Amino acid sequence: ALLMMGVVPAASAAVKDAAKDNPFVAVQKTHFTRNGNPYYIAGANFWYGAYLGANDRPRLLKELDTLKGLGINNLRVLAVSEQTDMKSAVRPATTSAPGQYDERLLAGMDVLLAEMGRRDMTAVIYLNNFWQWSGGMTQYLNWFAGTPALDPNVTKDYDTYMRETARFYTNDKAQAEYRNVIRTFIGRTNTVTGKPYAGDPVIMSWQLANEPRPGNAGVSPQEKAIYVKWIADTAAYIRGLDGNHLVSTGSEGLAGSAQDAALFEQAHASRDVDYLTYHLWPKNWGWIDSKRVDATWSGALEKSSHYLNVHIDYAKKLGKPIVLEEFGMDRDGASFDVKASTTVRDRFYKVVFDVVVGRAERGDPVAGFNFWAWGGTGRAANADYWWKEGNDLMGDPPQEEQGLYSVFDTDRSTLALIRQYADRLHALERKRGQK
Ligand SMILES: O=C1NC[C@H](CO)[C@@H](O)[C@@H]1O
Repeated sequence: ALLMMGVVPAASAAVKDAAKDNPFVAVQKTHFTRNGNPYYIAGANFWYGAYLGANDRPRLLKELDTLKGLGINNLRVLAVSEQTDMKSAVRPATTSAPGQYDERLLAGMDVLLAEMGRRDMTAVIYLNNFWQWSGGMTQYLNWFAGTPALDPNVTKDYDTYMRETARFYTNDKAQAEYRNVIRTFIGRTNTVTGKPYAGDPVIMSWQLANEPRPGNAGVSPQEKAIYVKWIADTAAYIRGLDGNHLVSTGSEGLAGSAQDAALFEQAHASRDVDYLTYHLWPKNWGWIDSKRVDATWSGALEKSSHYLNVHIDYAKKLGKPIVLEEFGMDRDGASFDVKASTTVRDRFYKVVFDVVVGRAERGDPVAGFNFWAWGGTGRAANADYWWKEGNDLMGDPPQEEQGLYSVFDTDRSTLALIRQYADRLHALERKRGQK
């Protein structure tokens, strides 16, 4: 079918590197390898890791040790943020203006990577953001197209936001600055370890952006083609800078592809996109009502199970691994309070883990998970649970209530589930490694 669509799933360029002595995560058919052995991702989202590296090293070490203790071996982190007027964006930002990068915040990533290396962890680093909470593509357009950076949390108009943000892909000046950032970041030498980023096996994958979308639900065939081309061109550009590391898109799957399976497959068929990614958000997508769980759970379960499985089938068709690199559920009763129970979240995490780990154990191309997101010792500072500059950073970026999806160090039942399934993936790694 893919061939008829003119989509020829080329083997990943990194597949050659699955040799015994290759310390970098590589792709061998539909699985990851590292040092020539099978490698699975038991991961967390930790978008603010470099911020802690720059501003709160003692907390960073504590969070990394707790995560290591849970069996977490991979962290998905934000590379850089862009200074913006949008209210619900993190401050301070790495990039204050085009070409002006804050060396102190960049050095935060050096500390994060050095400390992750000490704990045998690998990093997925996203180089941009489709959403407003780190400035992202919208801020690039404010710089280069002069369009106002409108925070969808303020306008409440996500449709317009998504349609306008996708203009990033065809704005040549924005693309030039984006490539400046890519080149600067990938070309960096770690000031802690002395290692060039492009030669550091702690990094697993360069990711084009967090949740890049082709536009809104009404996206045209032309805009879809622009999106596919942007992915292929940017992935090729990154490959040209760095032949050691994997490249990924940061896609949510169908939800981030206008529900168009052909688009999702075309976007991931590029030879320079080494594996597929997808995200699962029942609450964000209106599949569950946290205040009416009894009435909405079975529908959410059915849709989630289908979403979890169908994307693994797309990966099978493309012959590439896939990682479920985001999933989450709020606390009981839609509470943001760290003291609120997490019965529904735990039930949802178990559903996700049973599919992802179960299908990995059956040899399917799912390479692991990253839950969204690690809150650790972070705590909300304000009665309204909104973030203000100087407050603790946690799993929920500033555009969401602080406590919405974060998994905190005191969420014992959730931590036990994460530990249990991380252990199962590591056991699978050892078992496959012995063949
Ligand atoms: O990448 C993302 N996906 C979903 C998260 C929770 O809503 C959100 O915070 C983030 O922008």
